[in-house]
Formats: sequence, C-alpha cells, structure tokens
Amino acid sequence: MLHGVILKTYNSFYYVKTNAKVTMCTLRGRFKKERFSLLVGDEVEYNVTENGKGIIEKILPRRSMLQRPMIANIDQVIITFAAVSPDINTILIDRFLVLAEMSDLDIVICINKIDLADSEELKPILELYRSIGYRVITISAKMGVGIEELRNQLSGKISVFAGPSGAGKSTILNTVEEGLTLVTGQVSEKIGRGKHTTRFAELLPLSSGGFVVDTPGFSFTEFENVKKNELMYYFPEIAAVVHECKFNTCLHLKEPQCAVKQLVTEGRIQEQRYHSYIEILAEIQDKKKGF
Ligand SMILES: Nc1nc2c(ncn2[C@@H]2O[C@H](COP(=O)(O)OP(=O)(O)OP(=O)(O)O)[C@@H](O)[C@H]2O)c(=O)[nH]1
Ligand SMILES: [Zn+2]
Repeated sequence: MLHGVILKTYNSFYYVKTNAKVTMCTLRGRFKKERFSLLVGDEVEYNVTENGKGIIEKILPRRSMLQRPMIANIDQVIITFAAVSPDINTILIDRFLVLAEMSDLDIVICINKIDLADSEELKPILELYRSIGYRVITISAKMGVGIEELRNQLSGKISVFAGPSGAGKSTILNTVEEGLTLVTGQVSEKIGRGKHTTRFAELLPLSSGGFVVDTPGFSFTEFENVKKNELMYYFPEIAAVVHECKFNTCLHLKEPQCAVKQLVTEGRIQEQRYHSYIEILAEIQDKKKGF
C-alpha cells in the first residue's frame, strides 16, 4: 500500500500525493459514509489499480484540524503583515495571533516589505513579539530578502498564510516558489451573495518538501467561539501570570489585586497587548449581549 497526502478533492475524487506523483483516488466503499469528513491535508493509505486509479483503504489519524479553511494536519500559520503600505497595525496582529492560538497552531510572524520600512521604527515591534516568545522573521518579497529563512521554515511542513489584504502574501509565495499564487480573499466571505463560490482549499506542494494552503486562513467571525474567561489564555504572557491574581474569576479589568494589571504598570506586560486583550474582550461581551 502507498502512503500519501490529499492535495485536493473534486467530484468525489481525491488527489493524493506520494513523493512527486499525484494519483486520482476514490474511497473504498466501506468509507463512503465518511466521505464528507475526509479533508485536504489528511494522510491516507491507498492501492493503485490496473487503470492507474487509486483506492483509499485507510485514513490515518489527524494531527490537527482548521475550520476556515477546512484542512487537516496544518502544522503552522505564517501570520503575514507589511511593515508599511499598509502600515503595520499591532492590534490587528494581536487579533490574528489570538485566532492562531485558538487553533493551537505553531505560529510564525512574518513581516514583509522591509525594503520600505524605517528599521528603527520597526525594531520595538519585532522585539515586543520576540519577547513574548513568538518567532518573527523579516523579509522583502520584492527584493528577495529573508526568503531563504522563510523557505527553511516552510520546508517539510503544512503551512497556511494569514494576514490582511495587501500584506504581500501572494507575492511572497511566488517568490518562495515561482508559480505559486494564493486564491485571494477570505474563504468564508465567498459564501453567499447567491453565488456558489464555496470551494475547498488545496495544498500546493513545495519543491523543498512541505505544502502551503492556497487560500489565506482565518476570518474574524471566529471570535464568536471564544468565551470571555478563556480569552486570556490566548495571550501567552498574560496566561503565564493569571494564577497570581487574587480572584480566580479575574478578567483583569477592574478587579483588585490583579497580577496582570500590576505587570502592565511595571511595563513587564506591554500596554499595547493589554489593550488588545481589553478590546477583544469587550467585543466578546457585546456579542453575548445580543449585538
Ligand atoms: N515594496 C514592496 N512591495 C511589495 C512587497 N511584497 C509585495 N509587495 C506589493 O504589495 C502589493 C500587495 O501584494 P499581494 O501579494 O497582492 O498581497 P496579498 O497579501 O496577496 O493581498 P490580497 O491578495 O489582497 O490578500 C503588491 O503591489 C505587491 O507588489 C515587498 O516586499 N516590498
Ligand atoms: Zn487579573
């Protein structure tokens, strides 16, 4: 039996990649009821028949699952922002970070367009995220700076790019490997408006090994699923100290003897991050009130 990864699905066919070869597969009859749960990114075992078609015999256990886009076994998210044009927006970075933390993915922050940036202005932002423990890489897709480091980071893994429009995600992919382009726009926004444009994401194989998802990840509707007393755990530097607050119900707002607020005062938790926390918390609470 061969072992492979599902790159895309189309009309009940699964395109399964093993080494350099892609085989069109169908599902063994007894799996038919599982058809809708088999996802791009799933690892399968299959046999090839005389006509060259494959039959999937076994679905291997999943390591992870992302909801939007629906993909199995994603290893990491590359949160991509431009240093300028559009100007870097740390609150927006924090929002993407929360979504990535919620999905329990490894995270890399990729700051693009450093050819346009004032490195002195950028430095504190890089230091902030590095101090929290995030891996931050700086690149210029246009000038080819930092691309080797990014390639190494993508090698052998399944990655999804996420980030605002104009950050340069398509340009980056195309620089990492010629011919790779993202289907732009958030997946979830394509649903509706009377058009049947819902599509499943695909995996694009990289020549260095590994895959990237062809659609950008995440949309902000996903904050709906966060509980107000869970949000803190998606800010690693806040999560690390919440047990020191006096009240175990502390949301770190106006409660007395709050370790989080104390550390913000001392500058050991960055004010900007605390503000992002407060802002997202307020949004979650507003939604619960029925807005
Ligand atoms: N100066 C500079 N411009 C860049 C760089 N990378 C991308 N751009 C430009 O930024 C613009 C946006 O790039 P895209 O690759 O379309 O960005 P995207 O993130 O895919 O955007 P959406 O398709 O809207 O999601 C384009 O005009 C690119 O040429 C860079 O490193 N430096
Ligand atoms: Zn507190």
